[in-house]
Amino acid sequence: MSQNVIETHNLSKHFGPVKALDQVNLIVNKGTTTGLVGPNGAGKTTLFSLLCGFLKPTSGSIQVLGHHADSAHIRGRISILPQDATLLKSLPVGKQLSMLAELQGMNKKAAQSEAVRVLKLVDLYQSFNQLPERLSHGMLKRVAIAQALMGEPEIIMLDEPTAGLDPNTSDAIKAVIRKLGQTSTIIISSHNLEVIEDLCEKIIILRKGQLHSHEMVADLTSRTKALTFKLDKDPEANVADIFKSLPLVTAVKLGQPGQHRMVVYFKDDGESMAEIEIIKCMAVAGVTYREMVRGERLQDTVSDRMR
Ligand SMILES: Nc1ncnc2c1ncn2[C@@H]1O[C@H](COP(=O)(O)OP(=O)(O)OP(=O)(O)O)[C@@H](O)[C@H]1O
Repeated sequence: MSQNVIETHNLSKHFGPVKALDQVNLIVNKGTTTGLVGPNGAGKTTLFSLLCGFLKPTSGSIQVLGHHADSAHIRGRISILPQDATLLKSLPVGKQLSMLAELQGMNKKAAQSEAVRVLKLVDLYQSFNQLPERLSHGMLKRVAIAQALMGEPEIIMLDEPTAGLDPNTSDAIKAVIRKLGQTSTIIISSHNLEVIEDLCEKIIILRKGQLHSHEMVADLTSRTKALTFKLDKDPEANVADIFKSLPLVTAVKLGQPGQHRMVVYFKDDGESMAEIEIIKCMAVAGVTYREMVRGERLQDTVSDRMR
C-alpha cells in the first residue's frame, strides 16, 4: 500500500464568500505524527472535517487511505477527537463506549472488550461504571480520547488534546499520544506549540485557508541562526542591550514573564564564533542558564510566520 495515507489536491472549501480552505495540496505519510497549526480561522477544523468526510470540498480532491474521504472503505479507519467532545451525562462511561463500538458494527461482547481496551489505554479502566458527570475535566478528556481510539483507527485526528488540562494530566495525555504514534498516523491541531514540538515530527502551517508550509519540525527550528536559553529566572530587560552590543548578534528576544527564556539571533560567520561570543557574554552579563539549544523553539519560529 502507498505510504501516503492522506493526499489532497487543490482542496478548497468555501462558505459563501469565505475561503476557509484555498487550493491546499498536502501529503501525509503513514506513521508520522503531524502538528496542524494556524491562527484562529486559518481552516484547521475545516480541514479535519473534510478529511473525516463530514464536509464536502467545494473543489479539489481528497484521498484518505487510498479512498475518497466519504467512502465506506475508510469508515472506522480514521477517527477524530473534536475540540469539545461531549458525553451523555447519565450513562456510565463504559456503557457509552460499548454502545459506540456496537454502532461501529461490533457485537455486544466485542464492543464491551473494546470499551475496556480503550479505557485501559488512557488509564481509566477504574471509571468504567462511573457517570461522566462524576469525572473531572481531565478524565473526561481522556474518555474522549479513548472514544477516538475505538476500533484501532489507522489515522487519528486530535483537536486541542491537552487544552484546559493541568500539567500532570497533560503529560499523561501526551504519553498516550506518543504510544499511539507508534502504530497510527496522528494529526494534532493545537495552538499550544510546546505540545506540537514535544509530540510531532512534522508541522503543517495554515494561514488564511492556504498551506503556508509543511515540513519537519526539526528543520524549521534549526534553520534560524539562534541560540535559545532556558534561564534560571526571567532576564532583566537591559540584558538584551548587552548582547546586542556584540557585532555578530542581530536580535535578542526575551520570553514572556515566567517563561525564563531568551533567544539570541546572530549572523552566520561560518566559524561558530558568534556562538562562542554569546556564551562568553552570558557569563559576563551574569545570566545563568539550565539549557541551551541551537536554533529557536517552535513557538518563536511559528509565531513569526503566522503574523
Ligand atoms: N459552517 C460554517 N459556515 C460558515 N463559515 C464557516 C463555517 N465553518 C468555518 N467557517 C469559516 O471558515 C474559516 C475557517 O474556520 P475554521 O473553523 O476551519 O478555522 P480554525 O483554524 O479551526 O479556527 P480556530 O483556531 O479558531 O478553531 C473561518 O473564517 C470560519 O468563520
